Amino acid sequence: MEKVSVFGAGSWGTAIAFVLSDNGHNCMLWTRKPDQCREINEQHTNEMYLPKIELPTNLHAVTDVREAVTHSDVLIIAVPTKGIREICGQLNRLINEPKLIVHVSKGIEPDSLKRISEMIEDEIDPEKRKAIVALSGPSHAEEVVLRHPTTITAASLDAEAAIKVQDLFMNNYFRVYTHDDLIGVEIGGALKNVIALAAGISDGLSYGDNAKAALITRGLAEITRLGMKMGANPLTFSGLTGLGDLIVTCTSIHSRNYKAGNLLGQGKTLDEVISGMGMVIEGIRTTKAAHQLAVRHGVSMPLTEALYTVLFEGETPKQAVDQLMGRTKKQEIEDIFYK
Ligand SMILES: NC(=O)c1ccc[n+]([C@@H]2O[C@H](COP(=O)([O-])OP(=O)(O)OC[C@H]3O[C@@H](n4cnc5c(N)ncnc54)[C@H](O)[C@@H]3O)[C@@H](O)[C@H]2O)c1
Ligand SMILES: O=P(O)(O)OC[C@H](O)CO
Repeated sequence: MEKVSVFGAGSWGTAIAFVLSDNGHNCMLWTRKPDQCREINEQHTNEMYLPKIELPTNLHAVTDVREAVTHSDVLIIAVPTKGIREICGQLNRLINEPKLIVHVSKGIEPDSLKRISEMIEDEIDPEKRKAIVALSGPSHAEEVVLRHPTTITAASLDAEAAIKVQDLFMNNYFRVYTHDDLIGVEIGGALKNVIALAAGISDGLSYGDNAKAALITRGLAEITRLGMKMGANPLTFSGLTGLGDLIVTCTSIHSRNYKAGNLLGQGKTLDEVISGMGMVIEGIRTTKAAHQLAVRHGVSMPLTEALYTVLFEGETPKQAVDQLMGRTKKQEIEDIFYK
């Protein structure tokens, strides 16, 4: 059994720590909130993020980053993209010997246009990390903590590190595959949130199933197009971290991105949606980043562009849909691979 530390006790960090504790590992969960820390240790719950769930009693929470860093050789980062640099900066100051760094976050940083692993490389010195692994795939925390069957992918340029993470997490409800396409896995995980916002808007407008199937399929096409330009293997996007995560996020009642889109489709403003959610909606910032990436790489991403105009330029969802449907005619497959 291993010692593992998880940084971030929101929905996903808690669910990840839940799986590790179920597997018998000595898991320490770091949170910056003292009340939440006490609740996890004394009541074995995290009501704000995972209501009515009993957490394993061997899961121990702390608020001291140093304690969590020294506890373990495996550090798992589970904060939203916006907080990655801050927590990694803290880790970098406290790490004394090389650690395996795992991240479970799904986003791209606007302006720098860096993937999460690139942000980690910026913030944690090379001599302080053994390898970086991204754990990603169709996995809502709410279902993982019910021990419902879930499949996910551990991706790294270091094959041994990916296998190590696979071994840490695998059990009879959490099946982990390995992958070597870190770029494709991170791009798929981040950009599916953009399409999920659009799928939520579509349902909020009561457009129905044809429209949603179109969003998922053409969304995958534009994610693949961008991913290929960025050096990803196109096949990655047919896997768990591409199509798999796109399906779950565009169709699940648990998805915060889908829910946020749904409210926008019903006429709520972006500010109202953000303040009502209380949890991260990664797709909003990632839409900005994806718009910038499309420009940088000269890739056509009509759905991303349409969502960008709704979120940041005041266009109504209905106007954006009319604009999308009125574009010039084109071929389907050629469009994915050659333009
Ligand atoms: N919720 C899921 O089912 C799920 C599944 C897979 C991946 N993810 C990804 O995991 C990441 C985290 O999502 P989540 O669902 O846990 O979000 P959440 O909103 O439920 O919780 C985020 C947690 O991070 C903490 N936090 C925020 N900024 C921080 C900072 N700067 N320093 C330290 N802590 C900070 C918050 O206090 C909160 O406890 C996101 O990138 C998300 O896309 C989530
Ligand atoms: O709730 P969301 O929309 O942040 O999605 C959570 C996970 O990424 C689903 O795999």
